[in-house]
Amino acid sequence: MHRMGVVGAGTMGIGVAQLFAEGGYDVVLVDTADDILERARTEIARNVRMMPLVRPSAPRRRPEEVVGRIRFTTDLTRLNRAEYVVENVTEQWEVKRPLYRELDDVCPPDACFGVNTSAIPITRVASLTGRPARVVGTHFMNPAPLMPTVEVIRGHHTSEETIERTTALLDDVGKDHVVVGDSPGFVTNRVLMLTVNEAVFLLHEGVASAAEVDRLFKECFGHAMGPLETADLIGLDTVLRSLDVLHDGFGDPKYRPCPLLRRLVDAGLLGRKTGRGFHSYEPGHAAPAIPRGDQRGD
Ligand SMILES: NC(=O)c1ccc[n+]([C@@H]2O[C@H](COP(=O)([O-])OP(=O)(O)OC[C@H]3O[C@@H](n4cnc5c(N)ncnc54)[C@H](O)[C@@H]3O)[C@@H](O)[C@H]2O)c1
Repeated sequence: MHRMGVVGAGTMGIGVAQLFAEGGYDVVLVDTADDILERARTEIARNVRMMPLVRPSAPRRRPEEVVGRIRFTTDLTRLNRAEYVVENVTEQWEVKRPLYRELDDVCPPDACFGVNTSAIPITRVASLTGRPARVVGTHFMNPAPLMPTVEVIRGHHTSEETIERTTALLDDVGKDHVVVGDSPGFVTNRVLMLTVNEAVFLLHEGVASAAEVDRLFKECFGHAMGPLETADLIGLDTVLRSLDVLHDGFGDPKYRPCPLLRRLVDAGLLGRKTGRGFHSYEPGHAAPAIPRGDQRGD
């Protein structure tokens, strides 16, 4: 396999495209606008340049070589020769649904689709296509080039051959995997999203500040990041949409998103990608964005 398609050039698509380009694959990266693709090009080059600082043991690569293996395009029909497509568009059924119909028309019939979703069941996505046996969940962790393991989700119709192609592909780019069954949120996000949501409720109720919540997880449990820092890394919009999927999928009120989370998303404070979320990532603004005791509204 040589030709990869990557759809969506946001937080995840950028990392996934970089991963496969670094692995020597020819990548077609598709998004909806040229400025998004231009930002993706700049960010991938920067991330490749920074890699030796972040991971000194990683092989040295030239940014222009990695970026040179990626074709940046708004034209989905450029995926007409893709052998494997990883989809990373916005976590919204209304966005994913029409896309899969188009992908199914455009891509070769034997191409596999790896669905990089946080919570949407793979069986539901596969039903949009005429190739449900070739649709599989490839839940990459963020940032994709750095995190060692991918959660691979077997949908109801996913074939053994598709699982084998997927795990061989991941092996080839140095990723380990764990194969799990299909369920909203799979294993990782069914647990993680509840934890994040509960942490937001603690903040909402004024029990602790964002910095205090995160410190407790890092210093008491030895976690690399606290739940609110994790939410900022994922993107608060993606967290909210994942909770909505879990809430709808199980009909269980325990997944009800905290009103504070919804308010921050409405306010455009989406975490690292916008510079502010539960914490601030803007230069010179080290203080938490949400002070302790925020119990307003909602
Ligand atoms: N952020 C995370 O930590 C994380 C981790 C694992 C999986 N995911 C999943 O990956 C997917 C992408 O998440 P993200 O965080 O990168 O989101 P994002 O909002 O950062 O990026 C989504 C991108 O998809 C593009 N897009 C929307 N519709 C499109 C279309 N029809 N064709 C092509 N591009 C389109 C948008 O322009 C945007 O650039 C989601 O399903 C999310 O749940 C996210």
